[in-house]
Amino acid sequence: MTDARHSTKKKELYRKAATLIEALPWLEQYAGKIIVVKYGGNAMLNDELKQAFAEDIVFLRRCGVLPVVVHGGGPQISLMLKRLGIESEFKGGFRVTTPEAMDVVRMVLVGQVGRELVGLLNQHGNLAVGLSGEDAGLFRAARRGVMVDGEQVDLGLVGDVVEVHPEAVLDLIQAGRIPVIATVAPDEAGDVHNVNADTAASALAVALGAERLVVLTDVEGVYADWPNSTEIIARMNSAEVEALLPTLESGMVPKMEACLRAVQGGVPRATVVDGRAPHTLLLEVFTDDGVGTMVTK
Ligand SMILES: Nc1ncnc2c1ncn2[C@@H]1O[C@H](COP(=O)(O)OP(=O)(O)O)[C@@H](O)[C@H]1O
Ligand SMILES: CC(=O)N[C@@H](CCC(=O)OP(=O)(O)O)C(=O)O
Repeated sequence: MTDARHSTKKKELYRKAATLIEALPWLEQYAGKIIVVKYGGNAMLNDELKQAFAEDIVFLRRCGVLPVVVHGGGPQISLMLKRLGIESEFKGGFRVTTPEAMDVVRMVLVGQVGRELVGLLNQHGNLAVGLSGEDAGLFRAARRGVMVDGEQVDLGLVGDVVEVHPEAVLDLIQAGRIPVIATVAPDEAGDVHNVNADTAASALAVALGAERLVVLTDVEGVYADWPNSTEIIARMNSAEVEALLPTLESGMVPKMEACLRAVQGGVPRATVVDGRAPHTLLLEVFTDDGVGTMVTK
């Protein structure tokens, strides 16, 4: 090997070691702590990304962190509704959900997306167990509407989370497992509702006393002036989120509402990061320079 190549190789090895060492304080901080990771359907773009996500989650667990996965599946639901010829529309970032659409939402989230993620995670040591908001009474939903242009809009069978009974999730965590949660949930009468996955992840993070909520999506973070500019807001406090909320559109509405509720409920940090690049989750958790938008109280 020439001297120049030897020196380049040495530098590369040093860089790798430096990255590992940079993780040390974060490993110490998060060992034994719960991190709720919301995996959005828009960040499940291809097999490579889904595989990298599974590796990151199992890596966290093997490092002694306690990850809990709450998954979405909006695009996957839309595709199935289209295939079945069922119309669906979004209002204020939420899917208007008829009883017919609700059957499809439940089938896709629980039976398709959840199963696929559990399968991918279990290629690395059989730690993952899937649940939905219906299992062991995890979530109780209550029908919600949404304000659009100052008017209250009915969304059909769309729920907000009004109660969380996290015992089954805690049992799994205690047993060393990785809970993977689909966000459909019954109301008091037992009628199953469609709960936005950001909303559910936030409620669960609060109930579990999580150290962090990390939301993986298909943008780099919250854009200050979306869609006119791609300048990300790196940090926000809850007052700033409250002020921004009425100006937000589409999927960012439930996402920022979820981050706000999480920090108001005692979760120290809620972060929105770009899930379109592999291993963003590990970089976010284990390096000094966070990525995306971080919300604190
Ligand atoms: N201010 C904003 N900053 C970033 N994205 C925004 C903003 N306002 C609206 N959006 C939209 O929100 C989307 C993310 O929400 P969503 O599509 O529900 O993703 P996910 O499936 O990950 O939950 C972005 O792709 C973008 O189109
Ligand atoms: C009420 C509502 O809108 N529910 C969402 C549930 C899935 C979800 O939240 O998926 P993402 O995280 O991929 O957006 C829906 O039907 O699309």
